[in-house]
Amino acid sequence: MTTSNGSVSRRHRASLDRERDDPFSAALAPPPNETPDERNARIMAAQKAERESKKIDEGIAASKKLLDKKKADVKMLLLGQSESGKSTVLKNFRLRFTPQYFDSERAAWRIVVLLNLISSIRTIASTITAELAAPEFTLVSSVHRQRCVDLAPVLAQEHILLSLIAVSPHFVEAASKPAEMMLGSEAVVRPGGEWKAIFASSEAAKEAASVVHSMRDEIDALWADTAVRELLEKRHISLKDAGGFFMDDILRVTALDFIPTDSDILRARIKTLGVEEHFFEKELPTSRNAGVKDFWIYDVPGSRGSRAAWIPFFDQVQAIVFLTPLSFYEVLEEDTRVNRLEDSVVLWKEICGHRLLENASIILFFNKMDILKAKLKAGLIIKEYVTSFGDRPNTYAGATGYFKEKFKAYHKRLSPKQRPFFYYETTAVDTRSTAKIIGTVHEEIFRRHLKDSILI
Ligand SMILES: Nc1nc2c(ncn2[C@@H]2O[C@H](COP(=O)(O)OP(=O)(O)OP(=O)(O)O)[C@@H](O)[C@H]2O)c(=O)[nH]1
Ligand SMILES: [Mg+2]
Repeated sequence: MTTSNGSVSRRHRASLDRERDDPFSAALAPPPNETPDERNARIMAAQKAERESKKIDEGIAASKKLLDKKKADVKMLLLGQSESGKSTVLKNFRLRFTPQYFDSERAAWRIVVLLNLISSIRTIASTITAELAAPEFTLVSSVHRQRCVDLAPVLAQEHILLSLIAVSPHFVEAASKPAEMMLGSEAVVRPGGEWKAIFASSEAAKEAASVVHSMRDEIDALWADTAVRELLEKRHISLKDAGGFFMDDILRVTALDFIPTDSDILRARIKTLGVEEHFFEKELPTSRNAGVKDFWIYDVPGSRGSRAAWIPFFDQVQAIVFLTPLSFYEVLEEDTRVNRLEDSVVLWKEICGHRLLENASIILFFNKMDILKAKLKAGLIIKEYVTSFGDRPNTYAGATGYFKEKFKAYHKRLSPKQRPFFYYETTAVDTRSTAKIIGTVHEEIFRRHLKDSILI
């Protein structure tokens, strides 16, 4: 700024002096004796820096927008002990609301089905080995020993497949041990969906599928052997009740062109290890999706050691779907001193009474009802396990009615604030009946969420 007489004004000089003292201004000022080329380069560099900084600012604004949106979105948490069916319910939500996404994962689930099949073979092989080692054995012979030896290449695929996705080196190490060391261990994966991409595209997974295919007749012969079935019964090993049972479908699931059906995917078992966040975005036309909005489901690991990981999600969720099978006749896999139903009741009480969840809707699913029906049909006597059941009718309705009242009473007594009790009997592997329930639950959650948002 120059005055009309050409001298620099006092005020402007003072400001220039201040700028020179300011280290930032000094750093940004053009160097003395700058050439025209240097000046151009400096200006271009400054413009580039400004563009990059703008991009960063836009990125931050977009993430904030996403975060704000996420805050506003409905979030649902699936809770319950390990193997209660949380991930299976999640798959039902996918099937109902994002069927294209569900479809895109079939190749990955094919490999999980194979892993489940191999796991059953491993259990059989271990049981045969244990029987052969017993002081007197009658049910199996050296023929069975040979069958197990012949199936070694199939069992070896388990280690290869798990090495592709396993989270813990200890697990991979365990998988490389002899078959009997593997009894009771399960396929686990790193949290997140990365394992699905690996299984869907890996050459090693394709090779494993072809090895299992080449031995399908040997696997079939093992399962068709009546001595093997008798042995499993004698040792109280029920492969059918455990998740991921595909031994009745050997030829179909080992075919080279096998693509798992919806039902196969629901029955395939892979243990959840960390909390997984699943986003549900509108995929269907509004006419078919009953006005579904975007929402989030958190699927968590259910075993005792991992339940602390649930708590950080409590103050963010609008709804909890709590799953419990009525398996009063079973113990926890991770702690065989604990009855499964007792564990579920303790958990239910904690969830109902938790302060952070006082505003969340809690929806109770009595899951695996197909198994309870089958057990009762096969002669299960409830009062032998639950003495307080007394002389009530030993029927499906008798059992569900009794346990429903118990769960409902805890819900009423322990909820910090009054809230409605939602309850469903489910068989999460049955897509048709579950789809209806999922639809109702989804509507109910959104209806309540809308009501709460209006109240706020
Ligand atoms: N028969 C039957 N099997 C079921 C039902 N629901 C789930 N399963 C099976 O039970 C197994 C365990 O189910 P998951 O959904 O993996 O259990 P989870 O609660 O996610 O278990 P974690 O991940 O260990 O916490 C799977 O193989 C399912 O296919 C059901 O209603 N009936
Ligand atoms: Mg799970």
